Amino acid sequence: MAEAILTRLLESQLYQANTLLVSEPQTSRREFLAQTYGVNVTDSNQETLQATEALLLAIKPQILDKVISQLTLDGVENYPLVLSILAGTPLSRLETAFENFPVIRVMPNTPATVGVGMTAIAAGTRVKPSHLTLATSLFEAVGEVVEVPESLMDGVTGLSGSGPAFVALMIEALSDGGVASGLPRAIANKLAIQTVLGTATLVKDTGLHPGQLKDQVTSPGGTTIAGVAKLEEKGFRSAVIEAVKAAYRRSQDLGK
Ligand SMILES: NC(=O)C1=CN([C@@H]2O[C@H](COP(=O)(O)OP(=O)(O)OC[C@H]3O[C@@H](n4cnc5c(N)ncnc54)[C@H](O)[C@@H]3O)[C@@H](O)[C@H]2O)C=CC1
Ligand SMILES: O=C(O)[C@@H]1CCC=N1
Repeated sequence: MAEAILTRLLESQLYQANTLLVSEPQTSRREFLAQTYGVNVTDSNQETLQATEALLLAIKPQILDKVISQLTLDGVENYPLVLSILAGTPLSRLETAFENFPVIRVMPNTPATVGVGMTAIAAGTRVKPSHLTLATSLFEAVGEVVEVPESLMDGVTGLSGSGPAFVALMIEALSDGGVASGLPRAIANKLAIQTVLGTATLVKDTGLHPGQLKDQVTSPGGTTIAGVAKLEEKGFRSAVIEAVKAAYRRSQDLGK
Protein backbone atom coordinates (compact mmCIF):
# COMPACT_ATOMS: atom_id res chain seq x y z
CA MET A 1 0.00 0.00 0.00
CA ALA A 2 2.86 2.36 0.82
CA GLU A 3 4.29 1.85 -2.66
CA ALA A 4 0.92 2.74 -4.22
CA ILE A 5 0.91 6.02 -2.28
CA LEU A 6 4.57 6.65 -3.03
CA THR A 7 4.13 6.33 -6.80
CA ARG A 8 1.33 8.89 -6.86
CA LEU A 9 3.11 11.34 -4.57
CA LEU A 10 5.97 11.31 -7.05
CA GLU A 11 3.80 11.40 -10.18
CA SER A 12 1.75 14.30 -8.83
CA GLN A 13 5.06 16.05 -8.04
CA LEU A 14 3.89 16.77 -4.51
CA TYR A 15 7.27 15.46 -3.37
CA GLN A 16 10.60 15.01 -5.13
CA ALA A 17 12.05 11.51 -4.78
CA ASN A 18 15.22 12.73 -3.10
CA THR A 19 13.17 14.31 -0.28
CA LEU A 20 11.54 10.98 0.67
CA LEU A 21 12.98 8.33 2.97
CA VAL A 22 11.60 4.76 2.97
CA SER A 23 12.38 2.37 5.79
CA GLU A 24 12.18 -1.26 4.66
CA PRO A 25 13.83 -4.30 6.27
CA GLN A 26 14.03 -6.41 3.08
CA THR A 27 17.23 -5.69 1.14
CA SER A 28 15.67 -6.64 -2.21
CA ARG A 29 12.72 -4.30 -1.62
CA ARG A 30 15.02 -1.46 -0.59
CA GLU A 31 17.07 -1.92 -3.76
CA PHE A 32 13.92 -2.11 -5.89
CA LEU A 33 12.44 1.06 -4.37
CA ALA A 34 15.70 3.03 -4.66
CA GLN A 35 16.27 1.96 -8.26
CA THR A 36 12.67 2.30 -9.44
CA TYR A 37 11.72 5.57 -7.77
CA GLY A 38 15.02 7.19 -6.78
CA VAL A 39 13.91 7.55 -3.15
CA ASN A 40 16.27 7.37 -0.19
CA VAL A 41 16.08 4.05 1.65
CA THR A 42 17.11 2.79 5.06
CA ASP A 43 16.73 -0.35 7.16
CA SER A 44 16.45 1.80 10.30
CA ASN A 45 12.96 2.83 11.38
CA GLN A 46 14.66 5.13 13.88
CA GLU A 47 15.92 7.29 11.01
CA THR A 48 12.37 7.98 9.86
CA LEU A 49 11.67 9.79 13.14
CA GLN A 50 13.89 12.59 11.85
CA ALA A 51 11.33 13.24 9.11
CA THR A 52 10.71 16.96 8.79
CA GLU A 53 7.07 16.84 7.85
CA ALA A 54 5.25 13.51 7.96
CA LEU A 55 5.87 9.88 8.76
CA LEU A 56 3.66 7.35 6.98
CA LEU A 57 3.27 4.23 9.11
CA ALA A 58 2.44 1.36 6.72
CA ILE A 59 3.44 -1.83 8.52
CA LYS A 60 1.09 -4.70 9.40
CA PRO A 61 -0.97 -3.97 12.54
CA GLN A 62 0.26 -7.25 14.02
CA ILE A 63 3.89 -6.00 14.28
CA LEU A 64 3.17 -2.48 15.57
CA ASP A 65 4.15 -3.25 19.17
CA LYS A 66 7.42 -4.86 18.10
CA VAL A 67 8.33 -1.94 15.82
CA ILE A 68 7.46 0.65 18.50
CA SER A 69 9.48 -1.19 21.14
CA GLN A 70 12.55 -0.91 18.91
CA LEU A 71 12.27 2.87 18.57
CA THR A 72 13.81 5.46 20.84
CA LEU A 73 11.37 8.34 20.93
CA ASP A 74 13.26 10.44 23.50
CA GLY A 75 15.29 13.18 21.90
CA VAL A 76 13.24 13.47 18.73
CA GLU A 77 13.51 17.16 17.97
CA ASN A 78 10.59 18.02 15.74
CA TYR A 79 7.55 15.86 15.99
CA PRO A 80 6.52 14.96 12.44
CA LEU A 81 2.89 14.16 11.73
CA VAL A 82 2.34 10.40 12.02
CA LEU A 83 -0.07 9.10 9.37
CA SER A 84 -1.08 5.55 10.25
CA ILE A 85 -2.75 3.39 7.60
CA LEU A 86 -2.88 0.38 9.92
CA ALA A 87 -6.24 -1.37 9.73
CA GLY A 88 -8.07 -1.43 13.04
CA THR A 89 -5.36 0.25 15.09
CA PRO A 90 -7.02 2.96 17.21
CA LEU A 91 -5.74 6.50 17.62
CA SER A 92 -5.53 6.02 21.39
CA ARG A 93 -2.97 3.22 20.94
CA LEU A 94 -0.99 5.20 18.35
CA GLU A 95 -1.01 8.36 20.48
CA THR A 96 0.25 6.41 23.48
CA ALA A 97 2.97 4.78 21.41
CA PHE A 98 3.96 8.02 19.66
CA GLU A 99 3.93 10.27 22.69
CA ASN A 100 3.94 13.98 21.72
CA PHE A 101 3.53 13.25 18.00
CA PRO A 102 0.39 14.45 16.24
CA VAL A 103 -1.31 11.36 14.79
CA ILE A 104 -3.90 10.95 12.03
CA ARG A 105 -5.52 7.58 11.35
CA VAL A 106 -5.90 7.03 7.63
CA MET A 107 -7.62 4.37 5.54
CA PRO A 108 -6.60 4.54 1.88
CA ASN A 109 -7.22 1.90 -0.78
CA THR A 110 -5.21 0.40 -3.62
CA PRO A 111 -6.85 2.35 -6.49
CA ALA A 112 -4.61 5.09 -5.08
CA THR A 113 -1.98 3.58 -7.38
CA VAL A 114 -3.79 5.04 -10.39
CA GLY A 115 -4.97 8.24 -8.70
CA VAL A 116 -8.56 7.14 -8.04
CA GLY A 117 -8.15 6.08 -4.44
CA MET A 118 -10.65 6.69 -1.65
CA THR A 119 -9.11 7.78 1.62
CA ALA A 120 -10.76 8.47 4.96
CA ILE A 121 -8.90 10.33 7.69
CA ALA A 122 -9.59 10.70 11.41
CA ALA A 123 -7.64 13.21 13.46
CA GLY A 124 -6.06 12.52 16.84
CA THR A 125 -6.09 14.87 19.81
CA ARG A 126 -2.76 16.59 19.04
CA VAL A 127 -3.63 17.35 15.45
CA LYS A 128 -3.71 21.02 14.35
CA PRO A 129 -5.51 22.40 11.28
CA SER A 130 -2.16 22.58 9.44
CA HIS A 131 -1.71 18.81 9.97
CA LEU A 132 -5.15 18.11 8.53
CA THR A 133 -4.37 20.33 5.55
CA LEU A 134 -1.15 18.41 4.97
CA ALA A 135 -2.84 14.99 5.27
CA THR A 136 -5.64 16.08 2.94
CA SER A 137 -3.29 17.41 0.27
CA LEU A 138 -1.16 14.30 0.52
CA PHE A 139 -4.06 11.89 0.01
CA GLU A 140 -5.81 14.11 -2.55
CA ALA A 141 -2.76 13.37 -4.68
CA VAL A 142 -3.95 9.74 -4.75
CA GLY A 143 -7.72 10.30 -5.12
CA GLU A 144 -10.56 11.56 -2.97
CA VAL A 145 -10.47 12.27 0.76
CA VAL A 146 -13.17 12.37 3.44
CA GLU A 147 -12.73 13.24 7.10
CA VAL A 148 -14.72 11.03 9.46
CA PRO A 149 -14.93 10.52 13.21
CA GLU A 150 -12.68 7.70 14.33
CA SER A 151 -15.70 5.61 15.33
CA LEU A 152 -16.41 5.11 11.60
CA MET A 153 -12.94 3.97 10.59
CA ASP A 154 -13.59 0.22 10.97
CA GLY A 155 -16.65 0.56 8.73
CA VAL A 156 -14.59 2.54 6.22
CA THR A 157 -11.98 -0.22 6.29
CA GLY A 158 -14.63 -2.87 5.58
CA LEU A 159 -16.05 -0.90 2.67
CA SER A 160 -13.46 1.19 0.78
CA GLY A 161 -10.30 -0.31 2.32
CA SER A 162 -11.17 -3.92 1.53
CA GLY A 163 -13.70 -3.11 -1.21
CA PRO A 164 -11.25 -3.23 -4.14
CA ALA A 165 -10.86 -6.97 -3.50
CA PHE A 166 -14.64 -7.45 -3.53
CA VAL A 167 -15.00 -5.49 -6.77
CA ALA A 168 -12.08 -7.41 -8.30
CA LEU A 169 -13.93 -10.67 -7.50
CA MET A 170 -16.99 -9.23 -9.21
CA ILE A 171 -14.94 -8.37 -12.32
CA GLU A 172 -13.39 -11.84 -12.34
CA ALA A 173 -16.79 -13.48 -11.94
CA LEU A 174 -18.34 -11.36 -14.71
CA SER A 175 -15.50 -12.39 -16.99
CA ASP A 176 -15.93 -16.05 -16.00
CA GLY A 177 -19.63 -15.75 -16.81
CA GLY A 178 -18.73 -14.40 -20.23
CA VAL A 179 -16.32 -17.27 -20.85
CA ALA A 180 -19.00 -19.73 -19.71
CA SER A 181 -21.24 -18.11 -22.33
CA GLY A 182 -18.63 -18.69 -25.05
CA LEU A 183 -16.62 -15.44 -25.08
CA PRO A 184 -12.84 -15.59 -25.46
CA ARG A 185 -11.14 -14.63 -22.15
CA ALA A 186 -9.46 -11.47 -23.46
CA ILE A 187 -12.76 -10.10 -24.72
CA ALA A 188 -14.61 -11.20 -21.57
CA ASN A 189 -12.03 -9.38 -19.39
CA LYS A 190 -12.28 -6.21 -21.45
CA LEU A 191 -16.08 -6.24 -21.29
CA ALA A 192 -16.15 -6.96 -17.55
CA ILE A 193 -13.66 -4.21 -16.67
CA GLN A 194 -15.28 -1.54 -18.83
CA THR A 195 -18.76 -2.47 -17.57
CA VAL A 196 -17.75 -2.00 -13.92
CA LEU A 197 -15.80 1.18 -14.69
CA GLY A 198 -18.62 2.59 -16.81
CA THR A 199 -21.29 1.77 -14.25
CA ALA A 200 -19.31 3.35 -11.41
CA THR A 201 -18.71 6.46 -13.53
CA LEU A 202 -22.41 6.62 -14.48
CA VAL A 203 -23.55 6.39 -10.85
CA LYS A 204 -20.99 8.98 -9.80
CA ASP A 205 -21.56 11.48 -12.62
CA THR A 206 -25.36 11.36 -12.68
CA GLY A 207 -25.91 11.09 -8.93
CA LEU A 208 -28.71 8.62 -9.63
CA HIS A 209 -29.56 5.99 -7.05
CA PRO A 210 -28.00 2.65 -8.10
CA GLY A 211 -31.51 1.13 -8.04
CA GLN A 212 -32.63 3.63 -10.68
CA LEU A 213 -29.73 2.68 -12.93
CA LYS A 214 -30.64 -0.99 -12.45
CA ASP A 215 -34.21 -0.19 -13.45
CA GLN A 216 -33.00 1.57 -16.62
CA VAL A 217 -31.16 -1.57 -17.73
CA THR A 218 -33.94 -4.05 -16.97
CA SER A 219 -36.25 -4.22 -19.99
CA PRO A 220 -39.61 -5.88 -19.24
CA GLY A 221 -39.33 -9.62 -19.79
CA GLY A 222 -35.74 -9.10 -20.95
CA THR A 223 -32.30 -10.49 -20.27
CA THR A 224 -31.27 -8.31 -17.33
CA ILE A 225 -34.22 -9.11 -15.09
CA ALA A 226 -33.48 -12.80 -15.66
CA GLY A 227 -29.95 -12.19 -14.39
CA VAL A 228 -31.10 -9.98 -11.50
CA ALA A 229 -33.56 -12.66 -10.38
CA LYS A 230 -30.71 -15.23 -10.37
CA LEU A 231 -28.50 -12.89 -8.32
CA GLU A 232 -31.31 -12.49 -5.79
CA GLU A 233 -31.86 -16.26 -5.69
CA LYS A 234 -28.12 -16.76 -4.97
CA GLY A 235 -28.04 -14.08 -2.28
CA PHE A 236 -25.67 -11.73 -4.13
CA ARG A 237 -26.52 -8.51 -2.30
CA SER A 238 -26.67 -10.27 1.03
CA ALA A 239 -23.24 -11.83 0.34
CA VAL A 240 -21.74 -8.39 -0.42
CA ILE A 241 -23.30 -6.87 2.71
CA GLU A 242 -21.95 -9.75 4.81
CA ALA A 243 -18.49 -9.38 3.23
CA VAL A 244 -18.29 -5.70 4.22
CA LYS A 245 -19.54 -6.55 7.72
CA ALA A 246 -16.99 -9.36 8.10
CA ALA A 247 -14.17 -6.99 7.05
CA TYR A 248 -15.55 -4.35 9.47
CA ARG A 249 -15.55 -6.87 12.33
CA ARG A 250 -12.04 -8.03 11.45
CA SER A 251 -10.87 -4.40 11.57
CA GLN A 252 -12.45 -4.09 15.02
CA ASP A 253 -10.68 -7.29 16.13
CA LEU A 254 -7.30 -6.03 14.89
CA GLY A 255 -7.71 -3.05 17.23
CA LYS A 256 -8.09 -5.23 20.33
N1 LIG B 1 -3.26 -3.52 1.04
C1 LIG B 1 -4.29 -2.67 1.14
O1 LIG B 1 -5.18 -2.59 0.28
C2 LIG B 1 -4.37 -1.75 2.32
C3 LIG B 1 -3.54 -1.90 3.41
N2 LIG B 1 -3.65 -1.08 4.50
C4 LIG B 1 -2.77 -1.24 5.65
O2 LIG B 1 -1.44 -1.06 5.18
C5 LIG B 1 -0.56 -1.80 6.02
C6 LIG B 1 0.38 -2.60 5.14
O3 LIG B 1 -0.39 -3.51 4.39
P1 LIG B 1 0.12 -4.02 2.97
O4 LIG B 1 0.76 -2.91 2.23
O5 LIG B 1 -1.02 -4.74 2.35
O6 LIG B 1 1.23 -5.08 3.43
P2 LIG B 1 2.64 -5.46 2.77
O7 LIG B 1 3.06 -6.73 3.41
O8 LIG B 1 2.54 -5.38 1.28
O9 LIG B 1 3.60 -4.28 3.23
C7 LIG B 1 4.15 -4.22 4.51
C8 LIG B 1 5.58 -3.70 4.38
O10 LIG B 1 6.13 -3.53 5.69
C9 LIG B 1 7.48 -3.96 5.65
N3 LIG B 1 7.93 -4.30 6.98
C10 LIG B 1 7.88 -5.50 7.61
N4 LIG B 1 8.44 -5.40 8.82
C11 LIG B 1 8.84 -4.11 8.99
C12 LIG B 1 9.50 -3.41 10.02
N5 LIG B 1 9.84 -4.01 11.16
N6 LIG B 1 9.78 -2.10 9.83
C13 LIG B 1 9.44 -1.46 8.68
N7 LIG B 1 8.81 -2.09 7.65
C14 LIG B 1 8.52 -3.39 7.81
C15 LIG B 1 7.42 -5.15 4.71
O11 LIG B 1 8.72 -5.53 4.26
C16 LIG B 1 6.51 -4.64 3.62
O12 LIG B 1 7.22 -3.93 2.63
C17 LIG B 1 -1.42 -2.65 6.94
O13 LIG B 1 -1.42 -2.06 8.20
C18 LIG B 1 -2.79 -2.60 6.30
O14 LIG B 1 -3.80 -2.68 7.26
C19 LIG B 1 -4.55 -0.04 4.51
C20 LIG B 1 -5.37 0.17 3.45
C21 LIG B 1 -5.40 -0.69 2.29
O1 LIG C 1 -6.76 -6.62 4.31
C1 LIG C 1 -6.35 -5.74 5.06
O2 LIG C 1 -6.21 -5.97 6.28
C2 LIG C 1 -6.01 -4.37 4.53
C3 LIG C 1 -6.80 -3.29 5.19
C4 LIG C 1 -7.76 -2.81 4.16
C5 LIG C 1 -7.33 -3.46 2.94
N1 LIG C 1 -6.36 -4.28 3.15
